[in-house]
Amino acid sequence: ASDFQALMSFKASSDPSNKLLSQWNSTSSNPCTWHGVSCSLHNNNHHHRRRRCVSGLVLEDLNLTGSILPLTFLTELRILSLKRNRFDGPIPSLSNLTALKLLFLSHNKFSGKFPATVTSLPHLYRLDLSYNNLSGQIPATLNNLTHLLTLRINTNNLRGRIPNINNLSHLQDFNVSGNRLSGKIPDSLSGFPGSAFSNNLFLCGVPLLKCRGGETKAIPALASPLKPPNDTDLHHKSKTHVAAPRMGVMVLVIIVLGDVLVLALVSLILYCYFWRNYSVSLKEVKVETHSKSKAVYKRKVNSEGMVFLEGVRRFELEELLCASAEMLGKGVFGTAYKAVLDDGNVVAVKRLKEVSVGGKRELQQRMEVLGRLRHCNVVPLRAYYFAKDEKLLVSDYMPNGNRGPGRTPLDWTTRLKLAAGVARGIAFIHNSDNKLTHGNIKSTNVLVDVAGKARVSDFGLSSIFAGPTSSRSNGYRAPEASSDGRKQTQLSDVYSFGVLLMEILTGKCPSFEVDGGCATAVELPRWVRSVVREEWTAEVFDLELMRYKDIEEEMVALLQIAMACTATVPDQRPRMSHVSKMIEELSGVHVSQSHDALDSVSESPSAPEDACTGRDGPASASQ
Ligand SMILES: Nc1ncnc2c1ncn2[C@@H]1O[C@H](COP(=O)(O)OP(=O)(O)OP(=O)(O)O)[C@@H](O)[C@H]1O
Repeated sequence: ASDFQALMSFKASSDPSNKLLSQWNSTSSNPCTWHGVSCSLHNNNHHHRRRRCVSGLVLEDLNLTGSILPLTFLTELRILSLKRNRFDGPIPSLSNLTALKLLFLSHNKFSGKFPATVTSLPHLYRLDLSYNNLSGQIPATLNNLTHLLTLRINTNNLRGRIPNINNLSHLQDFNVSGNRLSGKIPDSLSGFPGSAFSNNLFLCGVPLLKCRGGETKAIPALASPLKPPNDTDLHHKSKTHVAAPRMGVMVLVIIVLGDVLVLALVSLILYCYFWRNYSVSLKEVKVETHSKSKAVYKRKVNSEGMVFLEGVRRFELEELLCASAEMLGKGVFGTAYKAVLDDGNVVAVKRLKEVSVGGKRELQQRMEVLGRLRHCNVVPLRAYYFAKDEKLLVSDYMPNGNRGPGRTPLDWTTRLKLAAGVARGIAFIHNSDNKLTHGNIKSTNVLVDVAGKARVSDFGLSSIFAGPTSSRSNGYRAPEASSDGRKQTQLSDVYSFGVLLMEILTGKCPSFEVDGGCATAVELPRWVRSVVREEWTAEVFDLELMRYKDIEEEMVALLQIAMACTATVPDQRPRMSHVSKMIEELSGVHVSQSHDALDSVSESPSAPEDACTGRDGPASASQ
């Protein structure tokens, strides 16, 4: 009832004319069906009962006005997106919203100080306050938000120094441009591109221009009082005070203007030089990057051909090619890179090897089918580029890579959760409109997203691109499937998934030498069968798992599922939706659909891709 009241009073203040949220009305007391509202079940400790609470509120582009104060009573809120409205005034204290994970308040008219209360929200991983009128300083307590992936506070009126944000190891998307910030950019943020810092009063240091002696203290009035001076600061201060002569503002301005002129001249020369090469319709771009183990790749590209599968142009091809790239690994179809775009977003780019792709029209249709697959256990494919000499696939980058099954020692609950996630992802692919086949299920194609959820990647490619399967894939291949990967079926996927389950249970490679190596020798399903036949079932399991108590029943149940999946005769294998249901029924694995949907990470919380609901979701998969 209190959620209902909070929403009604929010409506009264933000839509006084009752035109924008007219569907929200007091006669329907179930707000969960209202536009923009989503709910999930929560334990009510006092009454030992579960109740439905508002957990998501997505009201974008609606011209809503006023204050958002009533929303601070929605204590179970996990997603709040009010992008592109006309809310104004200070952002109220959000410290009650302790479950909040995604907060998008960009493109409004919020004013007042940076809302320091957001820094006490322990689960926050996306924070976007850009394009408002916030003033004051950026609080150093941002360091509390250790899960933060996105921090966009660009185009506001923030002043002072950027605090030393060195605790946010997951930060991928960062932007403070278009403010009135000054001083040295902290080293921990120097890996972000210059555009993340541009248009400020006076910022210096990597990736912008070098700070000159004493420059970091050049505007003492703007230095952050939140950062206590430490020993090194004091030391530095006294040194600069003695050594550097006091610089007048004029001198400073002349130096900056001089730098800008030289930079402009160099840029002009470089621009002319590169433009000459670029004007040929096919161009070669050589990208060299400055950090770590970055890849140097040379490409021939036609700047027109990038196809964005959602119809939204997220970046330019040039930007992708010029992004700093790091090689992730080589697979059957090509090499995968991690690329960091100018706006800080990170994508995975797969550069396909020489592959035969058939007719253009057919290829487009097939890629579009793959691009439509959106599920919280599937890595979304975002774009592709196919020219004669270069073929690229762009998908979301999974920051936890394939730490999944068969890689690092994982505890039992994690293994079971990953298995359940993979099963759901494959069942979703199988039940999709086109009844697709994954065709390449193996542990390197199980990636773990930032929320720790398993996502399957590389789906549907083997039926499009001809090519031999690698020896690494052999151990997963069903006996009836051909070696070029063309004759994959949903039931051969089930077999491969069974091998993956065995990998999870035994900690062994799908084909291994008896002494424990990974060369082709004994096939995992055959070995498991022989051990079980000899009634040594317990010997099968990974020794790592032996330290967990009371899990034997679950392990045996999962082993039985794995054995059913790897039946030699395809028709004897269960369908993937059934497999998924069986795994979820193993105790403790079941994760409610709504929880899943809200837990996942998405650029925009309104994007449907992470919803685990829908016709092809686990609900139907369990039929
Ligand atoms: N979207 C992604 N996010 C993060 N890491 C990825 C992503 N896609 C691939 N990788 C990493 O790159 C490595 C190479 O991937 P790739 O898919 O090219 O080869 P593979 O999975 O070993 O073989 P195959 O080509 O048969 O799928 C993988 O081991 C994986 O860790």
